[in-house]
Amino acid sequence: MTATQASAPPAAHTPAPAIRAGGLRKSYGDKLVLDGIDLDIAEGTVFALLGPNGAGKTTTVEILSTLIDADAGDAWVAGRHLKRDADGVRSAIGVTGQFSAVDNLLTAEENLLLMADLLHLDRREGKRRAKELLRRFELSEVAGKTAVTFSGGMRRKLDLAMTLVGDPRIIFLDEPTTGLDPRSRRTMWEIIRALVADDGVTIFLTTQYLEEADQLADRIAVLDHGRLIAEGTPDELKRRIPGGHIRVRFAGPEHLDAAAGIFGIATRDDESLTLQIPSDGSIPNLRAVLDTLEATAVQAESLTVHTPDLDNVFLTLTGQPRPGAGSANNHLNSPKENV
Ligand SMILES: Nc1ncnc2c1ncn2[C@@H]1O[C@H](COP(=O)(O)OP(=O)(O)OP(=O)(O)O)[C@@H](O)[C@H]1O
Repeated sequence: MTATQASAPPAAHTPAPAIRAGGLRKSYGDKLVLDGIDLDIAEGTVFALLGPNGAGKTTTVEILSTLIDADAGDAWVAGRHLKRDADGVRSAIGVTGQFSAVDNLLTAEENLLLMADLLHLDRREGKRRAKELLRRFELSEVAGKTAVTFSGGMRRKLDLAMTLVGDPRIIFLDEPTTGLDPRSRRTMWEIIRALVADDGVTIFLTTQYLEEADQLADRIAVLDHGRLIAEGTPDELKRRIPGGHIRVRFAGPEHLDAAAGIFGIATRDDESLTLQIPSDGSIPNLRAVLDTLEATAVQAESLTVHTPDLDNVFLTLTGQPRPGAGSANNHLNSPKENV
């Protein structure tokens, strides 16, 4: 093998991460806000940073989008080092923050054209892009109206459209649906999904809404007091929480009896002919239950898997006592757990 071949990057099957960070720390005065954050976010995925007010979500976005410096740690965004190539990072990202970039006195179209000017797009390309984005976000009809007349949902859409003028590969959305009514929130979710599906962009999303993370994210990290206390897919997170079960309905009482004898720890309901079997909801666990039923010729009519919702996950991980359970405060300072 020649030296050139040896030093060439390996024919990677896993794409380079869109965002990679290690040991990010940040304090304001003596207040420690981020206490060593590690991130590894694959390209073309949605990553949700989930946490309550003041957990450090915006601070993380501000660091990764080069708005503020971390006190310690390293990060690469779109393959560029955050400090050594801050301009390169900026050229690859778009940020929609909690405070809108929309100018109320300008029309929707003027806001987009202003953004195109700021990005030094040529006039014709700027106009083309503005028109396309207005159409995509269903704002064409109000293109000539000043933003001051817009509802919260329309303003949020315009804000995101402005972020997209520069065609970023990585988009930071800091609490994109806070304050929106349920319908506008769903519209925003559809837009976010389409961005990933159609454009292959990577989304870094912060949210306080468990449902939002569950709906949108490929992976979720839970941030609490400046530390990532858990990370995984929505299902992985849910599986970590006690309370998951499989519910099996049987063809008749004799089958329920037989199954209850086999699955000793299950809870039975004679009226509905069901058996509730504790389960983490994983495929191997499900397979084991089905194999047992088949081997013993017990006839099951239907089967449903019940995993706890993300609310349970969050409450458990952040140390709030669950009904009937002791305090989980020991989780608060535990290191990040990969699930
Ligand atoms: N410029 C600043 N100066 C001093 N303290 C700050 C500054 N910016 C943020 N903080 C503090 O850092 C902590 C984390 O703030 P941050 O905005 O990152 O949290 P968050 O998770 O985004 O919360 P929220 O949902 O309320 O925006 C808070 O206690 C906040 O008061």
